[in-house]
Amino acid sequence: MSPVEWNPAAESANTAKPDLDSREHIEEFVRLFYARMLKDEILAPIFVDVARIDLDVHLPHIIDYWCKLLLGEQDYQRHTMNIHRRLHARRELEPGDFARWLEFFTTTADYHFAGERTERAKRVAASIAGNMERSLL
Ligand code: HEM
Repeated sequence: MSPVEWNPAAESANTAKPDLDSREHIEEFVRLFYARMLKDEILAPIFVDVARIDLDVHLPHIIDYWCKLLLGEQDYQRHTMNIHRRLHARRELEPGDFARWLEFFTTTADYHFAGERTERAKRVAASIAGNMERSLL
């Protein structure tokens, strides 16, 4: 089949993408997002060598953070900006790092999820990344 022909299977697969509308879907998204970032030659060392994150501790924080922003849950009560300020003092974060972080966030979201909350997640991520970059750099 040529790529320009209508492909009902692909179309229905597309509409079957879940939205980021539950903790379960947000958890899946965060795992996919981190799997992508931790394979990246620029971003992975920031998490692994500089911050030395323990995924079993870090990922639940990230999941709680996005459940707060997208679902209004209140489990996340930490100061994200101070955490990145301390990180920036150890390994200067650059404009290219923010662009890369946001690209992985957006492409992971678009590839696996769709809907109103997914759109909101991308808008919120872009806005916070922009604020963080302006405030740190
Ligand atoms: C250049 C882009 C970014 C890089 C390289 C980066 C990297 C990191 C690293 C290494 C940590 C772990 C720090 C530590 O535990 O000491 C962290 C934590 C975190 N980041 Fe980022 N980050 C970036 C942008 C963002 C943005 C834009 C957001 C939000 C939209 C975000 C949300 C978070 C959250 C919620 C935590 C968890 C903090 C906690 O432990 O409670 N990050 N980030």
